[in-house]
Amino acid sequence: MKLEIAVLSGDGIGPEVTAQAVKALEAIAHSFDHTFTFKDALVGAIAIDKTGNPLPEETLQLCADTDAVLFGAIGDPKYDNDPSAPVRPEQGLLRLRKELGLYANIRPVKAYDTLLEKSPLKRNIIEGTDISIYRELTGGIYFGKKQLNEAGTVASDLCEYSKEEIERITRLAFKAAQKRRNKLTLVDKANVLESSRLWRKVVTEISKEYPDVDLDFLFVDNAAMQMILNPSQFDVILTENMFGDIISDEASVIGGSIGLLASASVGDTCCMFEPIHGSYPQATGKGIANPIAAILSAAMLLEHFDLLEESQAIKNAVEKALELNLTTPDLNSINPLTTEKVGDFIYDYILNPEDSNINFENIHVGQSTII
Ligand SMILES: NC(=O)C1=CN([C@@H]2O[C@H](COP(=O)(O)OP(=O)(O)OC[C@H]3O[C@@H](n4cnc5c(N)ncnc54)[C@H](O)[C@@H]3O)[C@@H](O)[C@H]2O)C=CC1
Ligand SMILES: CC(C)CC(=O)C(=O)O
Ligand SMILES: [Mg+2]
Repeated sequence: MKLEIAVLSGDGIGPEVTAQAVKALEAIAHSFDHTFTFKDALVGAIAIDKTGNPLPEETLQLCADTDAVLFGAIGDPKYDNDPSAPVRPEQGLLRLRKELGLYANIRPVKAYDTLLEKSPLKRNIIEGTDISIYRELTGGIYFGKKQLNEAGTVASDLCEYSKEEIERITRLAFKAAQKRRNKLTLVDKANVLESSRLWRKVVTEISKEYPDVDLDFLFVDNAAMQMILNPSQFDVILTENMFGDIISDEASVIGGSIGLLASASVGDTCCMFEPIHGSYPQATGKGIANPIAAILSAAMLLEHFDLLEESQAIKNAVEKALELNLTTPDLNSINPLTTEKVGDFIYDYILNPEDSNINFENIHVGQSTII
């Protein structure tokens, strides 16, 4: 298969982790005889620095013209610490999602058997957890009208949803549940918010088309608690934009690190694949960022194009790295690997999964040896 992929590495650790995802895709192209072409473009703080615009028109055009977008992360403390900055890196990402019509963000959350001891949560609580979060991505409070009064003393952000916006992601979530364990949980705040009551109404209506799927509802505050107390109760979680943003970062604790959580953002015509984490600016250039979330986002890209064996090859390499403890300091404080070395191992393993001669000794950083 020929695929043209726009690569938007962005800021902070974005370029470091995205480079490892591109490497994994190159290994797949080589092993399975595909042609993947990568085209770099600017987004975020680096785009503001170079062009004054967090999403330059040529970046947007490239993303619209290519088959898929591989996204790193955006964000820089110089904007986070300046509430009056006239343009912000996050606007680039939000506009990109909106312009490409990426209304559904799918975030898998898994407790890997080999990492059960690494989560701060107890092994018996997280064991077997396998959740797919369907987060609405182009509506809600992040996109509603923003206001600040002239005195700068009163501010508001409107949370607005239309029936159509709810319907389209709801159908995707029900279809996903049918392919999984036939359970869908709508997370909302329908005891307080009018927008959440519309979600409940629309989702309940649509559930009649999927009688084989059990639907239940959870208020988001309770859902946040259940995610820690009993995460394996969840199959597919459907939720609006901000709640999905928050509970998925919370859910990343189950796997042991946010550096493991990938996502696919899809719409009717375009698709983008992005780790759920941000630009982790404190780690920039230090080689300590976990590249697995970015690499698994590349696996989701392949799955999107029905390249299932190829996607599985990436996942197998990731699982091997986790099994052998070939990971970054977030998961391995004793003898960690650098971001690049984790990427190298995964690259080598994809090319040669049977080869027991992969040179593990040279893989760890510092003095320590491997296994
Ligand atoms: N999709 C995106 O591009 C996102 C961008 N951001 C932006 O990123 C910047 C930093 O935001 P934060 O709230 O600090 O969130 P963050 O996700 O960048 O980092 C939070 C914490 O998660 C951990 N972490 C994140 N990525 C990791 C990785 N690959 N490996 C190991 N550990 C990792 C670190 O402990 C870090 O302190 C801000 O400017 C924010 O706006 C935040 C979230 C998403
Ligand atoms: C930086 C925000 C715009 C987005 C975010 O936190 C996310 O999509 O996870
Ligand atoms: Mg987030």
